Amino acid sequence: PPRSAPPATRRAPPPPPALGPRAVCGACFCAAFEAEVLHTVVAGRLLPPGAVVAVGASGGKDSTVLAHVLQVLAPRLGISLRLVAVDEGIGGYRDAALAAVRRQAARWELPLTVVAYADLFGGWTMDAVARSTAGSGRSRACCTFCGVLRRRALEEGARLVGATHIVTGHNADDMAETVLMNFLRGDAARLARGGGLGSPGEGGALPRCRPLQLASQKEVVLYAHFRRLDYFSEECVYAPEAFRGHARHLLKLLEAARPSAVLDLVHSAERLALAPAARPPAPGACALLDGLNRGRPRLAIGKGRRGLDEAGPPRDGEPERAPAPEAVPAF
Ligand SMILES: Nc1ncnc2c1ncn2[C@@H]1O[C@H](COP(=O)(O)OP(=O)(O)OP(=O)(O)O)[C@@H](O)[C@H]1O
Repeated sequence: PPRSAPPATRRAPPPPPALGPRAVCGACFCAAFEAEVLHTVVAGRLLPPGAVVAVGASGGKDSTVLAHVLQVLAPRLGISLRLVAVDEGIGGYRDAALAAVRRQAARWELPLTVVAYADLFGGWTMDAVARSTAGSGRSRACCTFCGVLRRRALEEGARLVGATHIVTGHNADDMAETVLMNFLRGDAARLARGGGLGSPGEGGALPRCRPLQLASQKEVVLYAHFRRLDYFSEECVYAPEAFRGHARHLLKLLEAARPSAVLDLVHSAERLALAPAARPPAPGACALLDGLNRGRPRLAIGKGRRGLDEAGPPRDGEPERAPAPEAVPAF
């Protein structure tokens, strides 16, 4: 005879509810968040006392939170802050974001400097780059160009204001997406450079760090919410084209299966190290601008494509050349 189901009391008990984070009020959450950032900065020796720190201010939530937290911590760290915003020349996006940065600077009484691609890069704006890389409309390559040029622009802006260090608002989710993207593209150069909380300033560049790199996106949003921070929350008009969107989607799936996936990826990148000789150079701003000025913008990006150097792109029949070594500090 079929065996009857065991009585309910004999069934294996359901697994205990996962031990979630301790519930805390908004004030305690913010205090804990600030303490964690302080710990990241002090333990990592990211910003020494006396540092003049240029905060890359995009108007978005991460850099808004970063600037605010660093302002709270500045007396304890013994640092002073300058906001540096880059105007990439993206119609319908950057002007509104810059307006948010201006409001922040006024509210927090922090000096703000705005540097523009058009002034730094011979008239090139991101909209012009997008037209050039795609022929018409928007292009997937846009974000690659923008990332390299922005890094250069931030360096220029930071030097302009006499900064000794640069900080950006990248959070743990941003970093995990970047690690995934670099793996998926087999981009050993960026994988090798991407780990750690920042770079000490190779090749004469200013030291850079990401004090929010161990904070999740959710924590950043919560902090902004509890501190009632005013930030610009729209996505860049070129973002829907970017490969990053796929990495973000994949990361969400991974996180659903393994909640620690984001921080695991961040820590994986920290532990990754390639021998210096195995590091292919990443394209720098000069190589990208050279490609744009020659009307061959895609040459300087991408693995396996023909690189640019002083002698110009390879001609038919010539062997493939690696991209030119960076003429600017490592990005
Ligand atoms: N236009 C800009 N000017 C100055 N710094 C910038 C600019 N865009 C980005 N950054 C810096 O790089 C970090 C990461 O860039 P990302 O593209 O994720 O910025 P975002 O999404 O526009 O804004 P945020 O990251 O501040 O929420 C920012 O947190 C900021 O510190």
